[in-house]
Amino acid sequence: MEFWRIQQRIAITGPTIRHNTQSIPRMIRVKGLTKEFNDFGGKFRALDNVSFEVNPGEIYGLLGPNGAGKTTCLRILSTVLKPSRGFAEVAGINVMHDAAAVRRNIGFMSCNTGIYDRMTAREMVEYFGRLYGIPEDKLQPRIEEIFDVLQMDEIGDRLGSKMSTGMKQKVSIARTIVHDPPVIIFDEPTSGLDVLVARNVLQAVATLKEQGKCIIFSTHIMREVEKLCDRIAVIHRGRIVDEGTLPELADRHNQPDVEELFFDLIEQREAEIAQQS
Ligand SMILES: Nc1ncnc2c1ncn2[C@@H]1O[C@H](COP(=O)(O)OP(=O)(O)OP(=O)(O)O)[C@@H](O)[C@H]1O
Repeated sequence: MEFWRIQQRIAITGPTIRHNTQSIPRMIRVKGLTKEFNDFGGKFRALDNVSFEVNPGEIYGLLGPNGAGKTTCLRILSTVLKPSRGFAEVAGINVMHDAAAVRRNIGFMSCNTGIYDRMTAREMVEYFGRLYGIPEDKLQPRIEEIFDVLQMDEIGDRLGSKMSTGMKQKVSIARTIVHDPPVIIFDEPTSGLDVLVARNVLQAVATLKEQGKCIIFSTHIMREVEKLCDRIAVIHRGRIVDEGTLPELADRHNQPDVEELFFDLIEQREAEIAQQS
């Protein structure tokens, strides 16, 4: 199916989010977010005073090396972890006040698809739809549409144990968006995928943006950021070193090469830590 058709078809039931972002509040607001883990009797700060905002219809890239704090931040946003300090809001709901409401407004996908071997693709998406409390009369049309858009009709009856990695990724995306959340988080979704499967995932992410979804895309792959993200935050050792559009960052740091820019910012953070110790 051509990309344009996917874009047309993925808007499904439920309220359509329009592109007039002026009338819509920020979908994600994070301010001073800090997370400390207990570590061998001491404290390890995985996230340090992180702040950013993301609009509807925008892909915000969290770019950072292993251990930077990306997943920690995304886990707090999806209410799996509680912050030590700071504030995070999803679709106008404070993550500390109403976790259930936040979860209704968020879809979370990582590279670990966690597909059940003994369920078919359709059963898995239905199962998640029911967990989200989608009424039966809305669930079936919603699934039909998602399966059509993601070209999953042929794998509807296939068991998880008999799916290829690409098929599992499609089911994982379908499951993530079944409740039509306005906010979608992709945590390194292409990790370990071949280029063709990765491309399909990136296309699905771009499609969701076109539908006005507010998307956070965490990765350490620079090409993905270049291709997909409207704005990025470079994060290292728990801190956002800088954020903006790629041209803004390139300009500010006088470095047009994205890879070199990334290394420069990482070094900047390392130097900051060295000064503190
Ligand atoms: N439950 C925990 N207890 C102690 N330390 C933790 C815990 N979870 C994460 N960390 C540490 O916090 C830091 C940030 O981890 P996080 O998983 O957020 O990084 P990341 O940027 O997602 O990295 P990756 O790209 O490798 O997934 C790491 O040093 C990690 O070891």
